[in-house]
Amino acid sequence: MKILLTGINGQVGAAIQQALSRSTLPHELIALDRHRLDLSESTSIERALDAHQPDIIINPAAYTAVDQAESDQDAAFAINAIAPKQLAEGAARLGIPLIHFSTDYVFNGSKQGAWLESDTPQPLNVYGASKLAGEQAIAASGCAHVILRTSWVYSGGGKNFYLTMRRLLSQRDAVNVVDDQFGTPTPAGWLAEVVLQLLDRWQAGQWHSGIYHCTPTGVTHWLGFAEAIAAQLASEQRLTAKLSGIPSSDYPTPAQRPANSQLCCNKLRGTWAIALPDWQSAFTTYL
Ligand SMILES: NC(=O)C1=CN([C@@H]2O[C@H](COP(=O)(O)OP(=O)(O)OC[C@H]3O[C@@H](n4cnc5c(N)ncnc54)[C@H](OP(=O)(O)O)[C@@H]3O)[C@@H](O)[C@H]2O)C=CC1
Ligand SMILES: Cc1cn([C@H]2C[C@H](O)[C@@H](COP(=O)(O)OP(=O)(O)O[C@H]3O[C@@H](C)C(=O)[C@@H](O)[C@H]3O)O2)c(=O)[nH]c1=O
Repeated sequence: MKILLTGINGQVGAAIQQALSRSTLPHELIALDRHRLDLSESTSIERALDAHQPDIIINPAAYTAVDQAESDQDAAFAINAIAPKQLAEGAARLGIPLIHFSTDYVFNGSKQGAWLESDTPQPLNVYGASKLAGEQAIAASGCAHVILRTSWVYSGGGKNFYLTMRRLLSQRDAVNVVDDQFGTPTPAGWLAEVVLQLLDRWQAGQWHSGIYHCTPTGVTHWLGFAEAIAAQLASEQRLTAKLSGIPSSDYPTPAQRPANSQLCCNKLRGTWAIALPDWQSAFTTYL
């Protein structure tokens, strides 16, 4: 199986590459960073697909700077909407599947309880709107696809809330974090294991196209996630800061974020028999 993987220097791309290198799955990996495949360049995708003739595409590359996207709409849509459309149309042409990633930020956060795949998205920010446009283009392309909608991704590398908090909580006296935005932290390493299970099923001739919510179980707020990170730092005797909860109104950002973005992942569990860890045990397992 020849796998074309984008975004290999990102959190999820790097985790997938690492998981593949440890797996027994027979495969050839075409691992492409931005220099080998620039997704913002309109002709590069078709050229790459024709040159490599993959059997499956995995696309974790994305424009993920949520606040910056508010003033950089064209770039966000080029990478999160137009590039996935071209990848999906290429996949349809070659008759191969596409595994893609999307976000909890497609929802407006107003629901009481966890969001279902059948709920109507209504993004509050440009990043969410660009990711939703990507989802819709993939579905319209007619290619076999799995879109994993996930949330609050973290890992030991790259740019993420986990590493930002580790830095702030070990350098400052006080750190304030919002306690009125709820969701589920998701380790990139676990997402990579989910992808490996999908590859395994595809090789066994099983495939079920669609959108799947994909996070560990449970829900917390950003403060709750920061508390878990603070506890980890305390166990390393590196915690310097007092951590306090604040309302979002006290932490103004260019992009509005959903108040509740917990995703119900029963469809993923039921369709693919994929086990979901709870977010706290995933936090200790994957870091
Ligand atoms: N991070 C999160 O909290 C969440 C992420 N997601 C989704 O999961 C997926 C993976 O996210 P994550 O790994 O965290 O993202 P990262 O920001 O860690 O990585 C994104 C990758 O995309 C690459 N990229 C950006 N622009 C281009 C371009 N023009 N051409 C080629 N590559 C490009 C980046 O390259 P370079 O390294 O050169 O900048 C980087 O390697 C994305 O689809 C994201 O929307 C969903 C929910 C939460
Ligand atoms: C650094 C910091 C952030 N915050 C708040 C701001 C924001 O509401 C929340 C999260 O901040 P961040 O900007 O790190 O996270 P953000 O970029 O919003 O993370 C999102 O990224 C994209 C890619 C996704 O798809 C989402 O699932 C989600 O993970 O925490 C504080 O309250 N205090 C702080 O010191």
